[in-house]
Amino acid sequence: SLSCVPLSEKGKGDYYYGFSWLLQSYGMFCPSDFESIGTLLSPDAMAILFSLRLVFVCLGVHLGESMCFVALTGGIACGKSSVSGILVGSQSSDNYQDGTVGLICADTIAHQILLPPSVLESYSVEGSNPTTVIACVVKPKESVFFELVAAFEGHDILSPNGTIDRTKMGSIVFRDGEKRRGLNRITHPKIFSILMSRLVHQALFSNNDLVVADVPLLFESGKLSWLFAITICVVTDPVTQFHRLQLRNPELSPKECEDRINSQLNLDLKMKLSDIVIDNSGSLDELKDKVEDVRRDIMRRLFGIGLSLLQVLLLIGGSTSIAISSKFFSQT
Ligand SMILES: CC(C)(COP(=O)(O)OP(=O)(O)OC[C@H]1O[C@@H](n2cnc3c(N)ncnc32)[C@H](O)[C@@H]1O)[C@@H](O)C(=O)NCCC(=O)NCCS
Ligand SMILES: Nc1ncnc2c1ncn2[C@@H]1O[C@H](COP(=O)(O)OP(=O)(O)OP(=O)(O)O)[C@@H](O)[C@H]1O
Repeated sequence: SLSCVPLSEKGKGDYYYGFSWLLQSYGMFCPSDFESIGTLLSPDAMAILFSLRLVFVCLGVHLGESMCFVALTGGIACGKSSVSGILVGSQSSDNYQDGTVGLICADTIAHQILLPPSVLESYSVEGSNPTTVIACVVKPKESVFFELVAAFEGHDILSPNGTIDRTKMGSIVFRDGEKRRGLNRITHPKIFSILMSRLVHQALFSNNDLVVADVPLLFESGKLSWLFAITICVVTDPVTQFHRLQLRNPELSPKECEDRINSQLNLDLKMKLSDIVIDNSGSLDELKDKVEDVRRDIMRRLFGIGLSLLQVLLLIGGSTSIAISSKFFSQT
């Protein structure tokens, strides 16, 4: 029905849209305002734009009041995965009925883009990665395998089965800043775009109250914080951090553990840049209590937290595209 709206013809006394069609689609004017300033859409077009206005208001209310994007960051081996595990795992318990949590993990994305396209192809055919329970979120064309093989030519980074051996790669990049920056230059743009698409997917197609993104290099990457309404930083004291890293990765020498810790922004700065700090220097039971407190606090404040910039962009982008397409259809 929008196609029957006549093309604007300034000066001929008919219809003139200017930018009013855009403003109107945002709900800034009522149809009567338009009539009074001499700009008119057909009744059908006005009805449709009015309904769209309602849809976007509802979407805004849905995103702003019932979903919150939270970033989880912190030092290496400080407990980000443990915190996200507690947040997601406790949903299955009976007393956990007030809010659901969706999880996106940047490390998982980083691991999957290292795989050769042929391996990702077989995962996408089967729907999920058969070696782990983690769904494959990366498409074969998003693999950076060949770029990395070329960038690390002359270095032994492959395992006997022809995939990238992350331990070998790690031992190169964590002791050589230049190599690490080279790896980051190749991997980070891909991780960023896949993370963005996962967030958009969560925003549009999930009913989760919290979407938690585990992003170890949130501040180092310098480009991601704006996506999130809240940032949580998981920290421990330096001795505990070193000890847990060694316990979890016994294959690393003390020097390699030190290199990994030093390759990240220092924890004091990360704490300053975050909204909430969880100190995980104590026991796992203490961590569970702290995470539960934080979760309750966020759920309680959800209404007042507002929109992250990504959510605002989604809203504006969605309504602009509808407005533009309605103008386009009105001219065809
Ligand atoms: C270097 C790689 C091959 C080592 O793999 P490995 O399985 O041994 O470690 P894993 O990926 O589990 O990372 C463990 C932790 O190391 C830290 N870390 C990973 N990459 C980096 C990096 N480029 N700079 C600083 N710290 C890093 C993070 O805290 C991460 O949680 C791998 O981490 C990688 O490909 N990194 C580049 C991509 C990246 O920046 N990932 C972090 C996600 S934002
Ligand atoms: N409170 C705790 N008490 C004892 N061990 C813990 C505690 N919290 C975490 N750990 C252990 O410390 C190690 C590091 O924790 P975890 O993997 O959650 O850290 P991370 O921040 O996700 O690490 P990375 O930066 O490498 O992704 C793991 O082996 C985990 O089991």
